[in-house]
Amino acid sequence: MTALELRHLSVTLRGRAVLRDVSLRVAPGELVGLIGPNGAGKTTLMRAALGLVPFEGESSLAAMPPATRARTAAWLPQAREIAWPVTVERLVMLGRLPHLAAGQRPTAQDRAAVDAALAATGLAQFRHRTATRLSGGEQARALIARALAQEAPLILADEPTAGLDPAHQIATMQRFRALADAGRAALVSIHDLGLAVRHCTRLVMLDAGRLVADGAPGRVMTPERLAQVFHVRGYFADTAEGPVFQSLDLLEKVE
Ligand SMILES: Nc1ncnc2c1ncn2[C@@H]1O[C@H](COP(=O)(O)OP(=O)(O)OP(=O)(O)O)[C@@H](O)[C@H]1O
Repeated sequence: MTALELRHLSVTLRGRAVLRDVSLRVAPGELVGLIGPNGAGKTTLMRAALGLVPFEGESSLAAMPPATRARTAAWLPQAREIAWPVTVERLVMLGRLPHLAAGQRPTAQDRAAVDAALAATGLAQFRHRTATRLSGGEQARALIARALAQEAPLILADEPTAGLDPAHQIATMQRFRALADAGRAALVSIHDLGLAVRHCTRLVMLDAGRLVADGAPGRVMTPERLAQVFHVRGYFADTAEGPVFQSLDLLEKVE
């Protein structure tokens, strides 16, 4: 079974090839970390997969009718700003829209999904607070809660841990991993390579729009790739608690 299949995906923006011939499959049970330096094409890959930017090639998700796609995949974009002064609870309930007919009131099941998402993101005590009055990290968690409330079989999240404190970074990755362990699938872009190595079941590395490695975290994250792609040196260890990685030094000046 496949949750997402991309075949020979290429994207050209303003005449520049920003994604080149990327093929990728995500299966139920996988938490796939999309890693790569700034500008590597991580956001573009996810946006193309969703059909939000024109692309060449095939995406199983973009090929779906919009209503089916909305029930199949939850999307957490990179921008975390909340523009509307609605309560946190209402914001998270927006994640249930794909399940509601036009004008239909939320059911007990919808409310239960919202409660679970608020609890999972540690926001239950803020449910009646206006979302624009949350801190930056709390707003980020409210948007994660909205994506979780959608209860889609696949979640695509662009840097879901950005701006979160360490406890909430870990909680977010553990939540995605729990979804995967329960048979759903997640594709998350992530800059924290330590978190990626520790929590993802698989890593996909992009560099300059190309897929350069795909596999188990320990196989993808090698000192050689770290040097070639990220221009850093790192510390790797296989511990009783699982793989550990920490970036240490720059290998050369990054422009
Ligand atoms: N609308 C656009 N027009 C032209 N170029 C764009 C556009 N959007 C993105 N790009 C370029 O495409 C490349 C890939 O961008 P993308 O946002 O996918 O990278 P990323 O890996 O997500 O980066 P980051 O880690 O910085 O978020 C970058 O070089 C970027 O400048």
